[in-house]
Amino acid sequence: MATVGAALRHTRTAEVGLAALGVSGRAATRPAALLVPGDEIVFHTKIARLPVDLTTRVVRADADAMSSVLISGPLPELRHETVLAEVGPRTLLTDSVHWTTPFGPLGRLVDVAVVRRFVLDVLATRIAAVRELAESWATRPIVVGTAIVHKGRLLAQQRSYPAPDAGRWELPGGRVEPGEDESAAVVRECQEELAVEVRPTGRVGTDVPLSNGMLLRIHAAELADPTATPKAVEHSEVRWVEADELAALDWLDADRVLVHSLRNLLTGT
Ligand SMILES: Nc1nc2c([nH]c(=O)n2[C@H]2C[C@H](O)[C@@H](COP(=O)(O)OP(=O)(O)OP(=O)(O)O)O2)c(=O)[nH]1
Repeated sequence: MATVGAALRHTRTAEVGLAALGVSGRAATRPAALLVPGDEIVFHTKIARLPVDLTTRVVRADADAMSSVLISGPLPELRHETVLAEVGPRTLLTDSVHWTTPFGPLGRLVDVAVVRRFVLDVLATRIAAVRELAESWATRPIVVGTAIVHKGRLLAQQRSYPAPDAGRWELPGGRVEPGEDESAAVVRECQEELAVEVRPTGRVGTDVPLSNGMLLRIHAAELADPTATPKAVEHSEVRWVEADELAALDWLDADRVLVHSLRNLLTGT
């Protein structure tokens, strides 16, 4: 589900997935990246030969839901929410689109006759793009990152190497070894990097595809001994960070798109 969630957030889903229907979309923020709340996407299309331009803003991008709202366009209102659920080994994706026509009763007829069909086609094309991306990522090696929460703060660690990443912040973790359970990898990496024992408590945010061909997946954890003090064994520094300080840290690029999820973890929202 976290991999499907990542595919849903990828700008390619908006850009390439819809091109087949004559809809061109462009994320106004960063190309080829995972969207975060606040990002805007500009769409250009034609409905019944009339050009339609609209801009939406992402308001949620979590492991179990993604949603966006209209901020400019020819409609008074447009909201789109996608909810994900695990159903056995599969991920069920449910889209809801709500819009208000600007043309009164006549507009509602056009909605039923034309727009509804168009929206269903757009959703089907988008789901196919999400499936293709998610399937291409599903076999990647996993890097676990650990969101250790203690007294309402998150532990971040500062890298000392390689040179381009030195001084930037990340979560404790590393590659899952062949045959190793992800939770076991979380416990092992925290022991190696921080010399403390942690207890995994769940998952955080969507996966993040890394430029090195791996997939970053975040697990939440707590200190097994609440009085233990994590040490920077391999890093320059470890720091307990408050929710309000998260955005100001110079995170690795992959972690930056998870900051809103880490913040939600700390604030319990
Ligand atoms: N541990 C960790 N790795 C991350 C994060 N974000 C991120 O892009 N990465 C990348 C950096 C590395 O390319 C890879 C982690 O693999 P790793 O920890 O086994 O490897 P490393 O580069 O530190 O090298 P090494 O320990 O093998 O010397 O994932 C993060 O928050 N935590």
